Amino acid sequence: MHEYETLTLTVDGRGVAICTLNRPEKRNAMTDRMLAELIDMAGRMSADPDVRAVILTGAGDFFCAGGDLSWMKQQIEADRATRMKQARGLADALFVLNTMEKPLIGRINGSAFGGGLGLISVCDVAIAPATAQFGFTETRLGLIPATISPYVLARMGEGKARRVFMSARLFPAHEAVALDLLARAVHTEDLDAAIEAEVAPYLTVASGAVAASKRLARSLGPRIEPEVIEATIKALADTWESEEARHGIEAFLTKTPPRWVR
Ligand SMILES: C/C(=C\C(=O)SCCNC(=O)CCNC(=O)[C@H](O)C(C)(C)COP(=O)(O)OP(=O)(O)OC[C@H]1O[C@@H](n2cnc3c(N)ncnc32)[C@H](O)[C@@H]1OP(=O)(O)O)CC(=O)O
Repeated sequence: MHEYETLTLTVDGRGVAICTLNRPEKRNAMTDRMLAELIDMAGRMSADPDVRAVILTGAGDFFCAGGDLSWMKQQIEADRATRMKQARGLADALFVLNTMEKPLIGRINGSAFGGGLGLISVCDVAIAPATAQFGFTETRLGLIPATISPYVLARMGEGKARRVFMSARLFPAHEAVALDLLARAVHTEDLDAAIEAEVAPYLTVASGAVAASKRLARSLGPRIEPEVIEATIKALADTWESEEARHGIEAFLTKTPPRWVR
């Protein structure tokens, strides 16, 4: 299948694609390269008439540790135009994944933080092991959940989002189910069977109708309007300009605890 640097992509004889985030040594954190490759993958899979469903998963034990903090550190040093361009890369990847013409099934192989929960939120269904942990950890880093927020809010609503966004509290898989981030939490050994059960219906139903019903659900559900996305891009570029983000990211990368002034 297609060669990527940060992803692996295979398609089996049934038309089931498996896209794996493949930076396990960095807990599959998302770089600009990975975002561009996800956009390319989504375009290819949407356009391929032989593909009936796409499974999104991660290599190793962690699903995705969110935005790559070394990449974010570069944005802190960058000028405003670069920050906006890079923030847009993240927003674009989420938008393109959310609007894929194929079912996107999250085989959430482990924990997910920050932007990793954005990836989960653009899946049509996501299932994880009951032992996985989740958290919108941005405020620990002086950052905010920005580009991911429209997709997360569409799932859990404002009230629940405020609580988990602001506190950065880690929560277990069963709470992620209650928040509508996950459809189910299963024993690790049952994960592949649960994913297979989600894939099976797509092998027989009409692909055009699947794509149309996904478009309809999106258009009738909470609106992901261009101005909302623009606001999230500006918010991420703004947060990269903050002293808190500079300090929080530096503390993470140098493996020291952050010392918040207030
Ligand atoms: C999308 C938006 C915002 C964000 O996503 S902000 C980022 C949110 N993510 C986090 O807060 C996760 C930070 N990472 C951790 O807390 C831990 O690393 C972990 C994921 C819990 C894993 O812990 P573990 O003990 O298993 O492993 P290490 O800590 O030793 O990590 C291994 C290796 O991976 C590197 N790494 C982990 N996460 C990241 C990351 N997000 N970015 C870059 N690198 C990461 C870590 O540095 C280690 O690397 P070494 O070279 O081996 O030191 C904004 C929006 O919404 O718009």
